[in-house]
Amino acid sequence: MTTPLITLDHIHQAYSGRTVLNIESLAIESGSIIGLAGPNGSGKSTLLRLLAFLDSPNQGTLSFMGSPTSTKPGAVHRQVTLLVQEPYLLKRTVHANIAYGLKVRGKSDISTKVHNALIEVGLAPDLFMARQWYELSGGEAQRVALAARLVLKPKVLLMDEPTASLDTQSAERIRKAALQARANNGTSLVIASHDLKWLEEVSDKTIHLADGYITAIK
Ligand SMILES: Nc1ncnc2c1ncn2[C@@H]1O[C@H](COP(=O)(O)OP(=O)(O)OP(=O)(O)O)[C@@H](O)[C@H]1O
Repeated sequence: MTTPLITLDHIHQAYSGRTVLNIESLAIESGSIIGLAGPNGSGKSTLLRLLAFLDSPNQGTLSFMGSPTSTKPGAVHRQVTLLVQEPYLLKRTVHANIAYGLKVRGKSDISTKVHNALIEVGLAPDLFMARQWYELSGGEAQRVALAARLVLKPKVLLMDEPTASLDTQSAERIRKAALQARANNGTSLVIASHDLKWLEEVSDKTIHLADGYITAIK
């Protein structure tokens, strides 16, 4: 049996003594697309922050590729990226935003990669490449932020409400981009969403959370 990409063992998160996440055991397989569903405050974002290494577990063990995340160097952290609900863009053009991570990593063919990443998220490169960050709608800005992450081909892409400000057609584009990232780069995805229909269409499995507990995996 292969080692799961991520395992959670007796994870307990609390804020000011109040339990917000309590997961006895969970394994996320490499190359899977996992949905996170649940009402407001059920712990979806808390779980994503743990998976993104932004928070450490108060109790329990979170393991990445077989060893506890507490022992992982920065290089491992960089394989995991989180797209938050209201992503931050650099106060520069769309091109500069998507090119940034590629430049930091010393990649070549940057313009071609930026062009392809825009197509992947359904934004016409000719129209959007040179736009400034303030010339974008909320949904467009979110897709630029997604393109900036997809272009880096992360091992794990975590997304918090990626379709919240998108119309049906754009949400469908995001679904295709997620599937394409897995097919082309082996990216594993964990996606939190209130749009259960969309979530079930994109995910292999959907984890249902309520008050910090897993109530169902379907
Ligand atoms: N920094 C914090 N300090 C105190 N409580 C927090 C903090 N962050 C989250 N919480 C609480 O933890 C619980 C879980 O929040 P979380 O953001 O994980 O829920 P969620 O399922 O993502 O909700 P939503 O669907 O509204 O985004 C909530 O009760 C929230 O109030």
